[in-house]
Amino acid sequence: MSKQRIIAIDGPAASGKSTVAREAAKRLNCVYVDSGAFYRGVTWKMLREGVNTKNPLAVLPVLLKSKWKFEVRDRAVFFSIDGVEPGEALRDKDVREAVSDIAAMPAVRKFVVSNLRKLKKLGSLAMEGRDIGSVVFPKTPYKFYLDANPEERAKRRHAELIARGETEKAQEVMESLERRDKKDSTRKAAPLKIADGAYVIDTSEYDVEGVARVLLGRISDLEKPRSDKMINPIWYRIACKFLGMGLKVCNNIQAYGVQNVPKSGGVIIASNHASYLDPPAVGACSRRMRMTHFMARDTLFKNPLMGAFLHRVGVIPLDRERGGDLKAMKTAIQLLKDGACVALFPEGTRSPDGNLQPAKPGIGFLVAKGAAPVVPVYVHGSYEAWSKHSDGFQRKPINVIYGKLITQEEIQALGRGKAAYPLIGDLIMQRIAELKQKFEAGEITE
Ligand SMILES: Nc1ncnc2c1ncn2[C@@H]1O[C@H](COP(=O)(O)OP(=O)(O)O)[C@@H](O)[C@H]1O
Ligand SMILES: Nc1ccn([C@H]2C[C@H](O)[C@@H](COP(=O)(O)OP(=O)(O)O)O2)c(=O)n1
Repeated sequence: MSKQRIIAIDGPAASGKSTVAREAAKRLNCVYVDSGAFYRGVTWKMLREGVNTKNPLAVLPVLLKSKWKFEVRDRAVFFSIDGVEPGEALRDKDVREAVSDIAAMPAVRKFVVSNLRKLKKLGSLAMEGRDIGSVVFPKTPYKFYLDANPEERAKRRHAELIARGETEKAQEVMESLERRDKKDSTRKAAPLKIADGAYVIDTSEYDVEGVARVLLGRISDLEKPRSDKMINPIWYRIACKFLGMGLKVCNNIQAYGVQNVPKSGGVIIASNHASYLDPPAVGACSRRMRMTHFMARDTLFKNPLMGAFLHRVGVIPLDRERGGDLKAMKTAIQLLKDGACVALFPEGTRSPDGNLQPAKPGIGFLVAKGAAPVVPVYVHGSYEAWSKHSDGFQRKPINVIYGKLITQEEIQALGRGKAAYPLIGDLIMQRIAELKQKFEAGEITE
């Protein structure tokens, strides 16, 4: 039997979730689950029973009394409630308008999430909704977030309604989508968001086949042997132990908040840079959580012994002369997509005076294309210990402070394409500056 896959597909209304989830189910032999249908099912039942769909106290008793039965037909899950299968009525206008209120009720969510999780016993699933990657199956590696611009989504939904014989105007459909998007993403209970580690696909750019190709390609990439095998774990462990011990003895190195580095999934560690000591300091401190690929200028690889060592510990050579080395960028992006951890120094080079420098433009590109969250890191004291201008190494204390994850959602909120790249770099440097300020004010103690 092939291994069980749980494919989690989230996104706003009419972004193409059902279409691509059905396609994935067909091609990968999974059971398709429309989790929105469950919330619609609850709504349909309440409307049938004449329950006020805005009042959780009225909804809950009726929901708990209802008997749900599930069955798989044509590789999709269907349900009946108290012996009646709602079928097409789930997509009626009254259900459509009331479902966001129902889906915002924590007790309803608890009921639906528990039923969705039970479907795991059916084998591989392609499940779509709003919180599948963030709440229902947060541990699955196959997380996707589909999006499309609001005009495109409204156009698609409008065409769908017209085909069903409804008469809503395009403008009404747009307004209804906007209303629901707002409710779904601002509600307290499991709001729509990009789950950490989710792969974002803008479906406005593709036709259905194109979206399916991107999604299946990503699944196949995830199943390739992990390229963080580029790191030799024995060498990596020895290097971290050795360098970590040296930094402890000479610089009394301390790490704060290292648990902010997620243990799995593609992630970027972005640190300030003032000294040659920064990579070993960050590498040795992060080791508790996971192995990390650093990027370093390719001239360091010229010495054959040094080159062999850097290759073994997974360092990516970077040609700094060619401002924005595309090959190194591509390697780092692939590593991130394969679920590895990549550390980089957004300022590009060591700070000349110990102060934070602006981020280089390539950083935003890498973060946007790698589609991974970022852990901002502030290394304090490395400038004093060994800077560009100091007379060699000094036994000064070094502290490495890991900040809270900058999520893909925050990054996406800065916009798309080239215009967003400098904003992404600025956001990262701003978070590092906040860590610096907090550390210097004595506010970081653990
Ligand atoms: N990539 C795409 N390009 C054009 N139309 C699409 C695409 N994906 C889906 N559609 C159409 O858009 C409508 C909404 O898609 P659907 O999969 O139901 O979205 P969701 O499940 O996210 O609400 C459907 O009519 C579908 O055929
Ligand atoms: N996992 C889910 C799935 C849907 N919902 C909410 C979001 C919507 O308001 C309703 C209906 O979702 P559905 O996916 O059927 O709606 P669309 O087909 O995208 O228009 O349920 C949710 O809160 N969590």
